[in-house]
Amino acid sequence: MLKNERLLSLKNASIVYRTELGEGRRVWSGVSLDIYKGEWIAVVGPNGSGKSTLASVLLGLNPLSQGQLQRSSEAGTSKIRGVLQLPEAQFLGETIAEELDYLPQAQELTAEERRNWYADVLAAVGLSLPPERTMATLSGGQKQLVNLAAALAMQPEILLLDEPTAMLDPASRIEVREAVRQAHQRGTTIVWISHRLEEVADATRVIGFGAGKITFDGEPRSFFYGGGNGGKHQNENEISPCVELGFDPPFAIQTAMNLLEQGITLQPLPLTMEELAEAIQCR
Ligand SMILES: Nc1ncnc2c1ncn2[C@@H]1O[C@H](COP(=O)(O)OP(=O)(O)OP(=O)(O)O)[C@@H](O)[C@H]1O
Repeated sequence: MLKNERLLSLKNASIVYRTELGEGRRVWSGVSLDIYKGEWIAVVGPNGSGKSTLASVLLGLNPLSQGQLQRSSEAGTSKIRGVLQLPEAQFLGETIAEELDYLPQAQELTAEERRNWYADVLAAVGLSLPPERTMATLSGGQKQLVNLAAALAMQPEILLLDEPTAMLDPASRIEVREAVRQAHQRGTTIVWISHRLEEVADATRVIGFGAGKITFDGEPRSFFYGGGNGGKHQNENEISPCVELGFDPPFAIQTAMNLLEQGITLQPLPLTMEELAEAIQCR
C-alpha cells in the first residue's frame, strides 16, 4: 500500500441524521480514516451501511455530527471531485459542449481553443464524440464517461466515485473502469464506492463498512482470503472479512478458494480470472 502524502483525514467522525420524528439516527461513529496520495481505495459494505454518506462527507456536502475532516493544504475543496451513481443527476448542460463550458477552465478559452480543449478532455476518458451531441442521445456508459471527463478536467487530487457503474451494462462498466485506471496511472487518487466486488481487484486498499463502523482496512487479498499481509489463505475457522460483511467473493476467488482447500497452492493468490489462469499455469 502506498503511504506518502496524506490528502484527507477523518478523525473519530460520526454522522447522526434526524428522522421525520425528530429523533437522531446514527449512521456511523468513531470513523477514522487517512487517505494518501496515489491510493486506490475501494469502499464496500452492505446497503444502508453509510457508504454514500461517507462520499457526501468527503465531498464536503454533509457536515459531521462529531469529529473532524482535515484536508491537506493541497487538497482543498476544489481538489476532490465526485462522480455519482446516476449520470443524469450531475448534468447541467444539454450538450457535451454546454456541460464542459460550466468548468472554470472553459471560461479562459476562446471559441477556437475550446474545440481543441473539448477533444482533449473527452480523449482523457477514451471518448471521441462531437461536442454538439446532446447528452440525452448518449448511452449510459457515455454519459458516465462525460461525467468522469468533466471531473478529471478539474485535475482533482482525489476522484471519488459512488457506484458509478451501478446503472451501466457490462461493456460500459469496462470502459468506465479503464478510464479510472488510466486516471490513477496519471497520479489521481481514487476512492471508489462499489457493490461489485470484482471492481475491488484494482484497489490498493479496501475499506469495509458495516454495523456503523469500519470493519476492515487493508489490502484486497487480505479482504478476500483473510489472514495478514497480502492475504494468506484462511485457516478452517477463520471467516474472510469479505464473507463477514455478508458478500460472496467473486467467482475467480471462490474458485481459487476451492483449489486451495484441495491443497493446490496458488502464488500469488489471484484476484481476477486472468490472475487465476496465470497462477494455475505457473504450477
Ligand atoms: N439525508 C438523510 N436523512 C436521513 N437519513 C439518511 C439520509 N441519507 C441517508 N440516510 C440513512 O442513512 C443510512 C445510510 O445511508 P447511505 O445512503 O449512506 O448508505 P449506503 O451504504 O450508501 O447504502 P446503499 O448501498 O443502499 O447505497 C441509511 O439508513 C439511510 O436511510
